[in-house]
Amino acid sequence: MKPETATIVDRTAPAHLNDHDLVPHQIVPGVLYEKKPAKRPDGSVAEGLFNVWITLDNQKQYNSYTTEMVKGVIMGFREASNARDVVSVVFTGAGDKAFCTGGNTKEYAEYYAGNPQEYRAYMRLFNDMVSSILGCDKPVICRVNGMRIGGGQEIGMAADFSIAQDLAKFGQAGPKHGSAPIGGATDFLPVMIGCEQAMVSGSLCEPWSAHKAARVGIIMDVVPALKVDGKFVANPLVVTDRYLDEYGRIIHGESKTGDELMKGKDLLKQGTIDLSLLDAKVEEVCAKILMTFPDCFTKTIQELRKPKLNAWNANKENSRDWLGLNMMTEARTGFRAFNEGPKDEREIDFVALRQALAKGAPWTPELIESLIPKAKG
Ligand SMILES: CC(C)(COP(=O)(O)OP(=O)(O)OC[C@H]1O[C@@H](n2cnc3c(N)ncnc32)[C@H](O)[C@@H]1OP(=O)(O)O)[C@@H](O)C(=O)NCCC(=O)NCCSC(=O)C1=CCCCC1=O
Repeated sequence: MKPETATIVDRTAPAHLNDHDLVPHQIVPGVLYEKKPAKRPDGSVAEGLFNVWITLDNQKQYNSYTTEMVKGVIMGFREASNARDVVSVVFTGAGDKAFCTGGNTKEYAEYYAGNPQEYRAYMRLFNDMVSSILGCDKPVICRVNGMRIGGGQEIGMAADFSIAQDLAKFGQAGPKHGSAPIGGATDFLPVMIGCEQAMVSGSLCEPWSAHKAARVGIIMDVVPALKVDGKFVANPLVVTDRYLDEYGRIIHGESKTGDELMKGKDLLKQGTIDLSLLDAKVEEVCAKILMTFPDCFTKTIQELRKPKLNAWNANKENSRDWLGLNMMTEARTGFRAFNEGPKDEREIDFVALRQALAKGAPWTPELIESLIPKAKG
């Protein structure tokens, strides 16, 4: 700070600062809260200013969030939102496999399945988590360190900016596992990418590459993460060197096929993952934010959040109720199937379910058991 500014600050700043926090200064296991020095675009440290990193840390379960972790995320965003010395919030996951794959399917299957009133109470917390991101008084940058699936995609899309390493995948899982992606995806996707592509991404559960997510507008940027022989290479599983196929259809970011895909998989095996370019890009955006007027920046993002926020606020209470009741039927079946089924068979027999319902069969425990894949032998 310049000496004359420091003198003015000494004279005018209150001697005692009120604490506006409602929460204890503690984040739960599974959610890390870390203050890192804010840096100017030239890399020099801006004394006394910080960026907060909120990290989902449940790597064994792909950083899926348990009920306790949801509480931790809410508290983390609240704390960062209130902190006077915090410029930006970086929301990320531990490791390089997943940012987050949504709600914890083990907890869903073993605690919430068949327990709608409990899941409804959980959904109050989940809704508050999404709202805490959309209402954060600091800009939120999602550092997409790996796949962003299901509720992970929803809390990621609630952030203001997303930057991904290019091996990350993006998409929904609900309609395959017994849920509807109404924890934000059905609200955010249409305003972010238009109704048609929102329909594709939200309902068909086919993950998109990071390159495709950047192309359609779900994320702001993408950086390579795979290093082969000491050099960064683009995700070798998707097309990144051509925009159109011979018929003029866009193929950039689409999955390779055949021999090309096999070669890509071989290359992937040879390499190691290095997230240094991701971190550099995240720092670059944080530094750009640092070099703005704080209130004007905040007002700008608050206005730009409104299309997402308005859709979210219009639907979140109904969504919560529907998801609670759905824990009696499809979620009860689908999440148990994912949790209990053999590794290679974690989805129910969708045709058998549709056939049973076409005959008017009720949702009995026997029906549910019969639909869940069992280990053979
Ligand atoms: C497609 C996957 C994300 C990744 O598949 P793959 O790369 O094949 O890895 P896996 O072997 O499946 O996973 C590695 C281990 O992580 C465990 N895992 C992964 N995701 C979760 C999770 N969400 N909860 C708990 N554990 C998880 C997995 O079991 C493996 O461990 P193991 O010990 O078994 O080897 C695939 O993993 C996948 O589809 N995951 C589940 C995604 C999902 O259904 N998420 C919940 C969606 S619903 C949701 O999030 C909601 C949010 C709020 C509103 C309501 C709602 O439904």
